[in-house]
Amino acid sequence: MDNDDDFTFCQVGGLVDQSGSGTNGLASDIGSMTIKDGYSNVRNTHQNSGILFDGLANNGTTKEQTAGSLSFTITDKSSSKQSNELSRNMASTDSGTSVKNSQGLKVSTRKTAPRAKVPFEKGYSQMDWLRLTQTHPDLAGLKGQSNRRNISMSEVKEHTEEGSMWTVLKGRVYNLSPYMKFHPGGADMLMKAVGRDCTSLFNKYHAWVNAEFLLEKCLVGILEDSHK
Ligand code: HEM
Repeated sequence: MDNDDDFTFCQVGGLVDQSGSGTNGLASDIGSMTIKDGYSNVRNTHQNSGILFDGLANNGTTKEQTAGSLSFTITDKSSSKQSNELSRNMASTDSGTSVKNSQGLKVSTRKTAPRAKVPFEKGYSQMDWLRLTQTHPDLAGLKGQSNRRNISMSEVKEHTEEGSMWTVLKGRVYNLSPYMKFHPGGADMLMKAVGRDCTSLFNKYHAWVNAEFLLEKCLVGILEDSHK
């Protein structure tokens, strides 16, 4: 069993609708939306300095707005909808900026938990990794051995040295050494996986990551069933 109590779970969630009323069906209530350059032909002008949106006029129908040199027109099909519902809908497609609701209050739209991603060193992006997996002849360090052989946990524990750092992930044994500097969570984090089964740690941080694909060329073997 992994001892991973020293980690704080960093939950990464989707955007949350704070209205409590939901925004389902809103998109279908926008009849049309046009954006044009320049200041000409603007009715009901409300000049904004940044990316700040007001909602529709309270009586619904249409409204023209400007943001810098852009002007945009929003046409509402549903006159019964509250104006601030539209500004919330805008907010959900625009993460990280602030939005003005119809009461003029600024509402922050940044809702995801802080990320622990490490900026990659030049030459160690995910694209660089994919390129390396396609060009390197033996990333796993197999030296001609089959990567279908059964490997015991005690053998995994022996591989903790530079060039041959093994881990177990979902029943497969991988050599993590070549991936160390490419790991977006940093080499220090990945080092915690070396010489042990990292499946629970992996799932804790990013169950969505497709490691079978990313580490395909680092496969050393299959963890032998210790219950046999
Ligand atoms: C063993 C194979 C592993 C692979 C192939 C892998 C791969 C990745 C990938 C692709 C990302 C970027 C995820 C994203 O942008 O959404 C990532 C981020 C990260 N990984 Fe891993 N990882 C592995 C193991 C681990 C382990 C064992 C830990 C913890 C000890 C860990 C901790 C993290 C963290 C903290 C991040 C940053 C999460 C964030 O974006 O906030 N990883 N990893």
